[in-house]
Amino acid sequence: MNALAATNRNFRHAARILGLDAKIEKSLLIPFREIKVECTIPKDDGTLVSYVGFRVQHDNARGPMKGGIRYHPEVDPDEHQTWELMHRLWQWILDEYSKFHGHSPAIVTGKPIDLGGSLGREAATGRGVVFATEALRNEYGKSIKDMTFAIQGFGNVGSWAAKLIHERGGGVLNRENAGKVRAKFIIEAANHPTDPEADEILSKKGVIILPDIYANAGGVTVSYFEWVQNIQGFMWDEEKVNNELKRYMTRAFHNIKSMCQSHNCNLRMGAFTLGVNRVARATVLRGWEA
Ligand SMILES: NC(=O)C1=CN([C@@H]2O[C@H](COP(=O)(O)OP(=O)(O)OC[C@H]3O[C@@H](n4cnc5c(N)ncnc54)[C@H](OP(=O)(O)O)[C@@H]3O)[C@@H](O)[C@H]2O)C=CC1
Ligand SMILES: O=C(O)CCC(=O)C(=O)O
Repeated sequence: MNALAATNRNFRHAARILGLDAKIEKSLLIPFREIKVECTIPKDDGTLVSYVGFRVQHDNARGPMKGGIRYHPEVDPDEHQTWELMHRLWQWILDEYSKFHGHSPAIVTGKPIDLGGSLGREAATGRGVVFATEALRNEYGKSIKDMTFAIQGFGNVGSWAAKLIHERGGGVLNRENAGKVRAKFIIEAANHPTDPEADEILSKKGVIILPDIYANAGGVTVSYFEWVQNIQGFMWDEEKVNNELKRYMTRAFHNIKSMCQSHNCNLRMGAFTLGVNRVARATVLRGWEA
């Protein structure tokens, strides 16, 4: 099942749990705006190359929309060149927007520190995963140092999570001992790592899954902090960024748990019902329901 179909299925399940009005359900399911752009660029050899881009703006009932930028893997598979490209892209977005609106660093996040980026953003998603894991483990009366972790994927998120888990005394499995894994908990640090069918099988086995929309939200949360700092024109030190991140992740965990208790549902549905309910309430208050 593709990611959109799986997300829509989870959304509909959450809407049923909440008893959401059919009109609101329909209005929240369909994105507010989808834009397709085509950009034709002359190459050094004089030939033209054409790129197609998409921008989906889903809902702004609760505030401005934001999201990650994705590239097709074939655009530029070389890591170093990708990093260079990202720097130029941030600069370009910033410059183009600022031409019309004056200097506006808040318009794009994940910027290099020298261009108004936030301290702590690079590690934020992995750090958020660790804070989320700590919140979950506190529920079960254990600490990270009592546990062993298998981490799948060792890029930005996985490597930071591994480093921070190691610092807290947790064991990280490697290829020699990974075969022993009998996981009781799965922390979804990547986007959409568990298919709904797999979700059901794991739930029946009693495996507790901390869902992606919560567990990997540390990155977008610190991107939000970057936006806040840019608007304030004031830079926070890294300790403040990390402390605020911990506060947000821990509070969100308790909000999810309280939805789980009210609706007798698992953590994924707790997270979905929490988010859907907030957006639905804002939609009704704004008088935007279809
Ligand atoms: N970076 C961020 O701030 C955020 C990231 N995310 C999500 O987290 C995930 C990881 O992102 P990020 O760390 O930035 O990405 P990176 O590109 O830095 O790292 C991805 C890692 O995953 C590995 N990988 C790729 N495919 C597989 C697979 N099938 N099985 C196991 N490992 C695999 C890659 O290995 P190799 O290099 O060998 O290909 C690489 O080590 C993505 O789903 C992303 O959308 C979510 C929120 C924020
Ligand atoms: O930093 C952001 O705003 C988005 C990060 C994110 O969630 C992602 O890239 O998947």
